[in-house]
Amino acid sequence: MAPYAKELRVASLAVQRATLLTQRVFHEKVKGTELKSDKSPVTIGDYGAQALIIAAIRHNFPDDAIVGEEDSSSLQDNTDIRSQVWNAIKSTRLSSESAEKELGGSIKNEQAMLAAISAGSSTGGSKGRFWALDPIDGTKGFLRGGQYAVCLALIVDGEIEVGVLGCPNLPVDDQASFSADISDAEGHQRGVLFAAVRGHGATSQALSDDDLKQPKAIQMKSPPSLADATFCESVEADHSSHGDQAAIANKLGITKPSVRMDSQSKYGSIARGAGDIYLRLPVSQSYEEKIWDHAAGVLIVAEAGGIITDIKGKKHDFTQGRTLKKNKGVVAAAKNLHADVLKAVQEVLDAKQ
Ligand SMILES: Nc1ncnc2c1ncn2[C@@H]1O[C@H](COP(=O)(O)OS(=O)(=O)O)[C@@H](OP(=O)(O)O)[C@H]1O
Ligand SMILES: [Mg+2]
Repeated sequence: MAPYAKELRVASLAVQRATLLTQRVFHEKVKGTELKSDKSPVTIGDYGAQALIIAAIRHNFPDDAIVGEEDSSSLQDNTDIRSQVWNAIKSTRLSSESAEKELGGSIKNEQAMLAAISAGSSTGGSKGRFWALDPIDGTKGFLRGGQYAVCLALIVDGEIEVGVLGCPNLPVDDQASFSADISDAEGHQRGVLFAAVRGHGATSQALSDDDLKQPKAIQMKSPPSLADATFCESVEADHSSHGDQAAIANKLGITKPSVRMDSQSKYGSIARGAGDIYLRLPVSQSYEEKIWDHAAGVLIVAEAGGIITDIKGKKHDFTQGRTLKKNKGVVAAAKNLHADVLKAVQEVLDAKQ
């Protein structure tokens, strides 16, 4: 049996089911947005997806720790939001009964739901197994009907071993043109699940596949030259520096406009060869990137043949707890481009000193 086969299967089905919940919440317009202490939004979709994924992990891997983005403290007193999360969970089931059974079935009651959400409080670290979970990455994208991702990775002794991304608003077709737009002028079927196991490549498949048994291998492309490359970046200007990124693109002779896309959908997109470079340059020196915002995507890009480092050229270090405190930013690119891109990043940042 391939390594981590059960982990990959459970993670893929759990992400598929959680993604379904987020789509239902979006379409039924019961997003129930609150603001967290850092003023970022959290919705019924975030809480529901976290509960469903953690319940599936705890059923299948009861000894594993979980580093999840959300906690249940604000749900303890807010009965309105709590019951809406519970309603969303109750009405979300995979159409395959056997897949539901593999995940351990639904959550039994509201108390079990709160307990599942709270179980994401692990501090991570350098030893043993833990899962890094972002139930909705790009919550702002989710709220505006754009790109977002349900993200789950297994980290063992500091190495990312399994990564899964559910991207409901990206086209299924790996060859579709690279865009964050979902207006569907090209009539694409949407909803893709990216996955990777370390040393065993990366795949994509339709999120709508009943039993998720049709993964196709994906590969980063190597454009003939930097002038032909396409790069992507965050939508939010306070998450990464659009100005520095534009200066780097200019230095590299990149002429195509950047593709701005919310969430780890950027990692999935470059891994399938839709774009060639992802730049995330820090805006603030004090912000520490969260491990759940990167773990799954970093593995998927690396397994698709890309190179991914921080802005100093260092590998991202997932042993440091809930954040990537030893790293700043992201420079991800096709193998033949990474060294030149990194050099330009350093020149632009040095010139600012
Ligand atoms: N200051 C700052 N700098 C860098 N990153 C930050 C910052 N603040 C928040 N975040 C995290 O960014 C996550 C969203 O990822 P993206 O920037 O790729 O998408 S977006 O365009 O902003 O939507 C977003 O993830 P979610 O909270 O899960 O949506 C945040 O964890
Ligand atoms: Mg999130």
